[in-house]
Amino acid sequence: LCQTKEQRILDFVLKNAVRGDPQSVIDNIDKYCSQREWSMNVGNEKGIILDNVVKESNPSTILELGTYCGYSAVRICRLLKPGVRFFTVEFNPAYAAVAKQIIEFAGLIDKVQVLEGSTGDIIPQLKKKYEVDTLDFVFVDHWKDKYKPDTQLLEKCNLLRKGSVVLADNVIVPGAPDFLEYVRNCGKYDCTNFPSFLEYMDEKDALEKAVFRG
Ligand SMILES: Oc1cc(-c2ccc(F)cc2)cc2nccnc12
Ligand SMILES: [Mg+2]
Repeated sequence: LCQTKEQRILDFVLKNAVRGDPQSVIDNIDKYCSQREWSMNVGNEKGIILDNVVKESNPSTILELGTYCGYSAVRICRLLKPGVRFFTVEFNPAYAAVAKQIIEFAGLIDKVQVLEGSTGDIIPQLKKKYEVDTLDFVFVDHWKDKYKPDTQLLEKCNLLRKGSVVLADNVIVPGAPDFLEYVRNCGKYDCTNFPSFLEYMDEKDALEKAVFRG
């Protein structure tokens, strides 16, 4: 009955992972996507870099652009202290439905708000509708052509403060050259590149960390 790849991933997690155990959810998604069907989760190699950047930032308010199946939401939220708020934006309703079930199964749904819609519509609502002051951490992992405009929109909406961390996936594959040029040259960010590999493949990819100077 699982018609979509995302439903098959969910089914594999529900069958093989341990309810309430985020690490087992992460491990089983990685197992399925490396052995059966490739999918665009950040994966374990880049995931370890993501873990380390999250740990050193110790964020209280986090925004993710691009939920997909919820793999990175589970990855990030498993590291957070109680009481933090994690907002994740997903444009595709079928992806959002799978992500909610995976996040719930991992036992993390109380920390997470899955916001369905376009980032261009939702980012301007964060302050008033979702009572966000500023964001401590942003994980950018949606459509590469939206990386730069959405980063500029975060600035325009005064959602970034001195030290806010913007971490972007896929800056080599599929690549976000205009975003890289912007954050590295506009003078508002301190940037660090973290070379790694495309999820479940041997191809080179990288994460870019851009810390807002305020
Ligand atoms: O991590 C990712 C990988 C890819 C992707 C697709 C096809 C390839 F051939 C290579 C890489 C697309 C993505 N879109 C949105 C968010 N993350 C993505
Ligand atoms: Mg990605």
